[in-house]
Amino acid sequence: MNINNNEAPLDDEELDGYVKIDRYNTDKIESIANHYEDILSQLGENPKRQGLLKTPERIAKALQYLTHGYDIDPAAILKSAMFEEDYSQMVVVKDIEVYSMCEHHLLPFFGKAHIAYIPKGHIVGLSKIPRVVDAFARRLQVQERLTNEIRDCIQETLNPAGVAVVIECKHLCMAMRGIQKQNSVTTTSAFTGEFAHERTRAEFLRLITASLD
Ligand SMILES: Nc1nc2c(ncn2[C@@H]2O[C@H](COP(=O)(O)OP(=O)(O)OP(=O)(O)O)[C@@H](O)[C@H]2O)c(=O)[nH]1
Ligand SMILES: [Zn+2]
Repeated sequence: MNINNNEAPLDDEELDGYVKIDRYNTDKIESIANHYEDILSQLGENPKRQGLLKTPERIAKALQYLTHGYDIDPAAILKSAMFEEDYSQMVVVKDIEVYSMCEHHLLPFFGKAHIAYIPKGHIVGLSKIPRVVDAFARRLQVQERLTNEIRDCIQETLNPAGVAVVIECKHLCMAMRGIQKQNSVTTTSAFTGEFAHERTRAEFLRLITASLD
């Protein structure tokens, strides 16, 4: 199979230093593509017909992209932009788009993450929080583990007075196959520190449901 390796899975040049991924791994692309050529045949398709000729390679590249989080160190992302600051109120970053893949069916689940922390000496660059979400989401996941991994990474790296994570997702394995429930949304949450207190948790929940307009 002729593999075109000109594209990079990430165009995030500024991530140099904490992202280990470079270009698509040509050997892996070729090997995954060969398997998919066989899978297409097994499904009754003709992998040699024009529309499918490049499909095995496209799938292989898509899968590498969708799992590139394994090559990212989420703690290093936070460490790259931690600043000493005397601010101890809740910081909330909400409505962060999440795209992940369920580890049971390799089908997408997607939705939003809402994250808060209460600084204790350090704040973190705001963009780093969605970057941490992506680093864990771009792996094979279950929503519960994704939620806990984000919480633990922020707590252990930034050491704030508390972390709150709420994730709401639709799972395509429950919508387009299986039980086929199109509208069900799964909500998971994880808290540390100050968020154990009812009032703090309630403030977070109020802030993530409040609208800007
Ligand atoms: N807890 C949890 N379950 C998930 C997640 N993503 C998918 N699942 C579930 O994983 C389960 C796998 O169950 P199995 O019975 O082994 O698989 P299955 O026969 O395909 O199940 P059905 O989806 O019910 O047809 C299903 O109930 C899925 O809904 C997730 O993020 N968290
Ligand atoms: Zn699934």
